[in-house]
Amino acid sequence: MSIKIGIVGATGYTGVELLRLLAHHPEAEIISVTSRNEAEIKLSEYFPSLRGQYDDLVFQHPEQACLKDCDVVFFATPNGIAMQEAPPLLAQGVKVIDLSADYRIKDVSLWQQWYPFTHSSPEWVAEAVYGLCELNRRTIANAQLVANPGCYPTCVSLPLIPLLQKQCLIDNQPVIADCKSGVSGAGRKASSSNLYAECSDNFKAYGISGHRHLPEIRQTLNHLHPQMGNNLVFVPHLTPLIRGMHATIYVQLKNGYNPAELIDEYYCDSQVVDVMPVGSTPETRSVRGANLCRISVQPAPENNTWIILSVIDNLVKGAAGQAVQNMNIMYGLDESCGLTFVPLLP
Ligand SMILES: NC(=O)C1=CN([C@@H]2O[C@H](COP(=O)(O)OP(=O)(O)OC[C@H]3O[C@@H](n4cnc5c(N)ncnc54)[C@H](OP(=O)(O)O)[C@@H]3O)[C@@H](O)[C@H]2O)C=CC1
Ligand SMILES: CC(=O)N[C@@H](CCC(=O)OP(=O)(O)O)C(=O)O
Repeated sequence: MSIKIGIVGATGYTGVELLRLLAHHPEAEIISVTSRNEAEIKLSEYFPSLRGQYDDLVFQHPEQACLKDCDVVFFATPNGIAMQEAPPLLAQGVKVIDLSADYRIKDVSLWQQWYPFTHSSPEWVAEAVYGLCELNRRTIANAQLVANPGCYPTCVSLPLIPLLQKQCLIDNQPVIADCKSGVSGAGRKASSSNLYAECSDNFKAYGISGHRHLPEIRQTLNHLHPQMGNNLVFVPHLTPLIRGMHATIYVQLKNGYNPAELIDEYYCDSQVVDVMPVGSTPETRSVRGANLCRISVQPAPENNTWIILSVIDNLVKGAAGQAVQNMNIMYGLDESCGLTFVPLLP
């Protein structure tokens, strides 16, 4: 099988990460990559890291790109683009995996409260499958449009799925997700808050009064255990890392439940989610460059409060890696096909 692939927004961080991951994917053939600013430039000239991989590929302006000839198109674009550009492709039978947030939230009016747009293709929101692979792989397999989850929602939701499915969290008690992201999470576009002098040697919380990933995480949690998402307290922080995301999650469990056992049981066959021994401390560098989420549960619950740690690489399991995992599921391939990279150390 050769899957003809297009990437819209291939000069951005998640776009170039898709190119890195797909370079040695046995079934992938990239036929179109777009950029408005770098149109007509050779890919391997723009990204020396890709010299020798895609030497004949040239960035095309999105308006000139032959995206309708693709089997699947990845949108690695800012929010608000796929909702306009994906529907004509979908109408021609092309599959779409959208890395942005355009199709993630089923309640369009809620989405419009958090994103500064009027949704231009709400009919496709209803069709889209939320691409959290470990939760929705059966529906992803038959999807034409996959809404690839956000990075924080992936890091926070994965350890909580087994607990919510068992309905073992105590009602009306907060679920606290204290999260940290590397700077590449903000994308490659120029912005003064992402300057080296602003981000390095610095650490800060942001989006405390409400981050747009809050309704996305709540949607997943509420779907599994009604109302539980509404108990979520989510505070993101920016850390002076390039890649990496860390969530420290505090949950209150009903008596008799052990989260370590439940999480271990749910992910025992997973190649992507690694449940580490109780008490270990997963590090962001242990997943750097790899399509992995490592989770551990801390012992010694206080008043039924347990601490769960979860780490991902925001650009891989938090974006491009999960997008390729979704493509693999959509094409009936092994989920980890082309994704078995060992993390980079140091
Ligand atoms: N960075 C991360 O860790 C994560 C990102 N995401 C999401 O993935 C998407 C991409 O993020 P990221 O790669 O970081 O973003 P970047 O800012 O790094 O890249 C954006 C890309 O989109 C292109 N682009 C911008 N505007 C348009 C437009 N109007 N039409 C077509 N192409 C456009 C840009 O190229 P050009 O301007 O030349 O066209 C560029 O290639 C975003 O929606 C983001 O929220 C999701 C999870 C994690
Ligand atoms: C560090 C940093 O700025 N991170 C980004 C994560 C954005 C992202 O990837 O989310 P969407 O795909 O939902 O836009 C932020 O907090 O906005």
